[in-house]
Amino acid sequence: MEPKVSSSKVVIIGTGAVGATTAYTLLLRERVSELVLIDANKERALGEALDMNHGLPFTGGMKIWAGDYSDCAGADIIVIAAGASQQPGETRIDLLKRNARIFDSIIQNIVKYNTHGIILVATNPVDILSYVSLKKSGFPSNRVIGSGTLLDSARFRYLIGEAKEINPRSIHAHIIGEHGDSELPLWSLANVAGIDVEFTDEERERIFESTKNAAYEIINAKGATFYAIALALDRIIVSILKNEASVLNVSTLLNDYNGVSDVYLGVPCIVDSTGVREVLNLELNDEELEKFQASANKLKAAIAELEL
Ligand SMILES: NC(=O)C1=CN([C@@H]2O[C@H](COP(=O)(O)OP(=O)(O)OC[C@H]3O[C@@H](n4cnc5c(N)ncnc54)[C@H](O)[C@@H]3O)[C@@H](O)[C@H]2O)C=CC1
Ligand SMILES: CC(=O)C(=O)O
Repeated sequence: MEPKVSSSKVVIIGTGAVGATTAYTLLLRERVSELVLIDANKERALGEALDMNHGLPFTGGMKIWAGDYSDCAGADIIVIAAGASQQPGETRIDLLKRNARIFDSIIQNIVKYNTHGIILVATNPVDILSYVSLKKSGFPSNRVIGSGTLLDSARFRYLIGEAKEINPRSIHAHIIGEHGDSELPLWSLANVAGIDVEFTDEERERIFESTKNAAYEIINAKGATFYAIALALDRIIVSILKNEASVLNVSTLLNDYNGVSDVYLGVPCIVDSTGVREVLNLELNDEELEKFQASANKLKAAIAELEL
C-alpha cells in the first residue's frame, strides 16, 4: 500500500464537545497540515482555534483556523459533528428531525466548494445522517462515511479486555448494525489475537448491555461523550490520509448485504484514501441475521419519514 502524501487538510464542522475534542486529538497526534474549524457559533470556533494555536509551540507545525465554508475547498476530509446531542433520557433517533434539517444547509454549503473530498459524519443518528449526506451531496457512497459502530466496537473490546484481564488492543470483536439501540454483537468472531475465547452467558449479557448503554451512562454522568469518539474519528481519518486500508466498523451504504440494501449501517469495511474501498462479507447465523435485518428495518422506517 502506498502511503498518501503528507500534506493534508481536514475541516471540522461543529466545534462543540465532539468537534473540538477531535480537533485537539488531531493536533496532539500531529495528523494534518491544515485544520479548519467551522461552527454556526463563529465565536466558539474562533475561540477553539485560538486556544489550540497557542499549543502549537508544544506540538508539530500545522495551521489551524476558524473558517467558513469556502475553506472546504481542497479539503481531503470534512468531518460533521454539528447539531443537537442527546439529553439524558433521549435516544439518538430522537435527534433525527432536528439534525436532518441542519444537514440540508451543511451539505449544500460543502458541495458548493468541495466535490472531491470525503465526508465523515459523526452527528447522531449517525447512520441515517450519513444516508442523508449521501443523498444531498451526490457524492459516490465510498466518499460518504459514518463513524458507525467503530466506537461501540471499541467499548465492546474494552469491556471484554476488562473481563478477561487482557489489553483491549489484543481483543478483536465487532458490534455491527445501528450505532444505537438496535446494534448487535458478533460473539462468534470475538477473539484474543486470533485465538478463541470462552464467554459465559452472564458475561455476554453484561458486556453487551454495558456496551449498548455506554452513551446513556456517560451522558447521565457528565452530559456528553467526546473523548472516545474523537479517538475513533482520528482512527478513521488516519486510515484515509495514510491510505492504510485498515478494517474499521464504519457506517456505509449497503447493497444486498445479508439481505439488506439502501441503508447505512456499521459493518467491517476496508478504509483507505478512496474512503470505503470495500465492505467485508460477514456470515451471520440465523439470530444475528434477524437482528441485523431488524436494525436495518428500524432505520429505513425512520428514513421514510424524511423528505429526501
Ligand atoms: N457518532 C458517535 O459515535 C457520536 C456522535 N455524537 C454526536 O455528535 C453530535 C455533536 O455532539 P456534541 O459535540 O456533544 O454537541 P455540542 O452541543 O457540544 O456541539 C454541537 C455544535 O454544533 C454547532 N452547530 C449547530 N448547528 C450547526 C450548524 N448548522 N452548522 C455548524 N455548526 C452547528 C453548535 O453551535 C455546537 O457548537 C451530536 O449529534 C451527538 O449525538 C456524540 C458522541 C459520539
Ligand atoms: C453519544 C453517542 O452516540 C455515543 O457516545 O455513543
